[in-house]
Amino acid sequence: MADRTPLIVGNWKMNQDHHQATHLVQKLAWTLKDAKHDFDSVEVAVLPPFTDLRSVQTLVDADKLDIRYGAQDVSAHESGAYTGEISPVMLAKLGVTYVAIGHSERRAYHGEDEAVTNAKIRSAFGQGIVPILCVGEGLDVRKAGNQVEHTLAQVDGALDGLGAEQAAQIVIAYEPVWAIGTGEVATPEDAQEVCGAIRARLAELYGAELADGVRVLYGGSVKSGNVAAIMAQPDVDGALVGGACLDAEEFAKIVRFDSLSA
Ligand SMILES: O=C[C@H](O)COP(=O)(O)O
Repeated sequence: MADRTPLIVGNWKMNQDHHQATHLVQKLAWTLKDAKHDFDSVEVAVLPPFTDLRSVQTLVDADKLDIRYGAQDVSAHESGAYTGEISPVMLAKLGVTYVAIGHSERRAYHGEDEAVTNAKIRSAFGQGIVPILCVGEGLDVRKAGNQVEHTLAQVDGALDGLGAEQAAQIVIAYEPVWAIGTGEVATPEDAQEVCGAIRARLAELYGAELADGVRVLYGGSVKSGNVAAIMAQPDVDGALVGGACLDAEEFAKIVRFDSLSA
């Protein structure tokens, strides 16, 4: 098995203004420093709102923090008459490492489908930004037992036509919609079932070696109390954390899942 560095990502969603952003990142950095966190063994990233990115960049650069940061969305276009959108070129200038694409809240409130996620993934890669593709089923699909087919169709559509060089770098986050912000967490076995299926599909599309190196995350009500059991699954390489990442101490505990019991 490839040596996949675990990745814990905090998606702030529409929370924290740029002053609060600086405090939250500072507190996270201090808490992890106090705990002597080894950033090479577990990578840490935050996804603040667009309006916070410059402040976060300034802090990370000035204090030479090992924390990475990214955006929650990106335009499929580089520039032009797209009112309200944010270009991947602008994000690259802000030093972002990652961008979430196709989060279930973008799919639900902005009608994003596979054509859109595919275009946005290409847009991000075009500027050297690593997409975190978010996929996952709603409750109806889960109740019907079609979670794997549904999620793999989202993966297929998003990756359509993507070359191996780019596929090798992508991060995929499996987030069952029924577990997001609900307190309803998928069991570790639920997470493994779909994360394993995603890796198997990547192997079909790009070969086993490439698939073995891609990080597949789980998201949906991850907390310090459940992260260790989820991370113990063989195909889960990290977590995309919503609510719990707004508390620096709780998020730092999640980052340090190795020190918690499963
Ligand atoms: O992007 C994060 C996910 O939507 C999970 O959010 P949550 O941890 O609040 O359930």
